[in-house]
Amino acid sequence: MSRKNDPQDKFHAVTIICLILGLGTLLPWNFFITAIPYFQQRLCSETHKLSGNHSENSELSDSSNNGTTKCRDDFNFNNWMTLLAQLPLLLCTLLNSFIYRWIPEKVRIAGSMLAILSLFIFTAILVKVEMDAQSFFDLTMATIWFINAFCAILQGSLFGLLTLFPQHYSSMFLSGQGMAGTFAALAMLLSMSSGADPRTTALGYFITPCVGTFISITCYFLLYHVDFANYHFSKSNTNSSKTYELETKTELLHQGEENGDAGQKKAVLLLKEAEAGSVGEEKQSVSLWTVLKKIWVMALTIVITFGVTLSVFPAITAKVVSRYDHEGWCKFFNPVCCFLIFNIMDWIGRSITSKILWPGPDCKYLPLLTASRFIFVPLFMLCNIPERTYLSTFFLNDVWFIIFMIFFSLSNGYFVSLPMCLAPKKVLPHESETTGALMTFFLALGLSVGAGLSFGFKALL
Ligand SMILES: Nc1nc2c(ncn2[C@@H]2O[C@H](CO)[C@@H](O)[C@H]2O)c(=O)[nH]1
Repeated sequence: MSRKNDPQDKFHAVTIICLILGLGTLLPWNFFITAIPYFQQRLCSETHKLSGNHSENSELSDSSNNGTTKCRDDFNFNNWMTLLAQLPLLLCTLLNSFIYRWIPEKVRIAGSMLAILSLFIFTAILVKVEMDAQSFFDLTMATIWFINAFCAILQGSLFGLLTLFPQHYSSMFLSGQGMAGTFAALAMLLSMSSGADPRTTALGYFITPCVGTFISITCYFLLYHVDFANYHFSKSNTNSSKTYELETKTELLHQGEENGDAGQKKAVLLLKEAEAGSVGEEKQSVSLWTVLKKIWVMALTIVITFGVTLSVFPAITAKVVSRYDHEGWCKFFNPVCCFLIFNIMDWIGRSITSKILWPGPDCKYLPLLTASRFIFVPLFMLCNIPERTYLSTFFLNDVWFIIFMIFFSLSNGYFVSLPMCLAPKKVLPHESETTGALMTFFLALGLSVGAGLSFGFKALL
């Protein structure tokens, strides 16, 4: 709650920094998934070269074969990439919840960003290095593993840091995460339409996230020079003092006033709980179990949402091709209809939560509501995927894929952001940092569950 004498967020500097930091955390994942055609073509052409059958075909997309590779996907690239990106995210999010006590936040955040920058530079250099397909696959997978591991530490640490600011700033961070994919898709489209040779195009594409990560590092250090941010950091350092207690209690009462009768009852209960918890303690201890009991509906919602999304995106959706033979449309079909649409609608979905938070924090049916998104799994599996064994194509027309993608991504963005915004509303102020950490863990769990499921759905195709 802001008071008259609190410093203001001048020129929305902290808002913009949160947006850019959010963008920075998801650049690795988005730049790698959007470049799936480049990796697949490269694995394909390196295999051809080894068998003496090389043709200099386009690597960011191959228009001569309807935008997809004619080589069989022996490496199962999409699925491995999804899994090896999300598994370290889960493991390192867990790791971060232990190491945050011993490694200072500045070291974790700046260190991870520098490591991400170095790995992006390495990926850009790799574009120009010739090697056999197996070595290229191994090196790419190792890069994906490490870049996402650092990304997890970065994300966990930033979510923790943002809980010290009002909720609006967490929404901005989530919006920034949503923007990262759009940024990657636009970078891909720009480099593809530059007309340069395929290797130079890929190089230009991978240099973009290097610049993006560099800007994020600069923004992070700038945060410590903004009065508004420093005020909130210092407030958290004195949160065991009387000032904090008073402020907390006043805030609870205001919550009660704003929410009417039921809100007041809740505020009184919360007040009692806060008082009981603070007696004789320097810093209030927080029980994971107590917090989990309060936020389990939100946690389950985020696991289901990401579980469904990652089970088909991008492993299956990146395989859908246009039914038409028009060269230009085929080349741009997947980057536009899969990645650009997903990311724009995902971002819109996330941003809606800054205006509407429906259904509210007390709705128990939120997990069921988001589980209904499972319908998108068979719908995408029945779209125009040339490489399939068991199923046949039912939704041949490109329009079907576009319609499914719009609703799939809009609902993903909304049901990701909604529980992340509602969870802190269900706990006491001193429990919000633990809530942030727990929700980040469940977010990563959902992503890993989805990545695991994608192998099953791919096998069913
Ligand atoms: N918050 C968050 N979302 C992610 C991460 N990796 C993938 N996603 C989301 O997964 C979906 C598919 O890319 C998008 O909504 C992404 O924002 C991550 O590390 N953190």
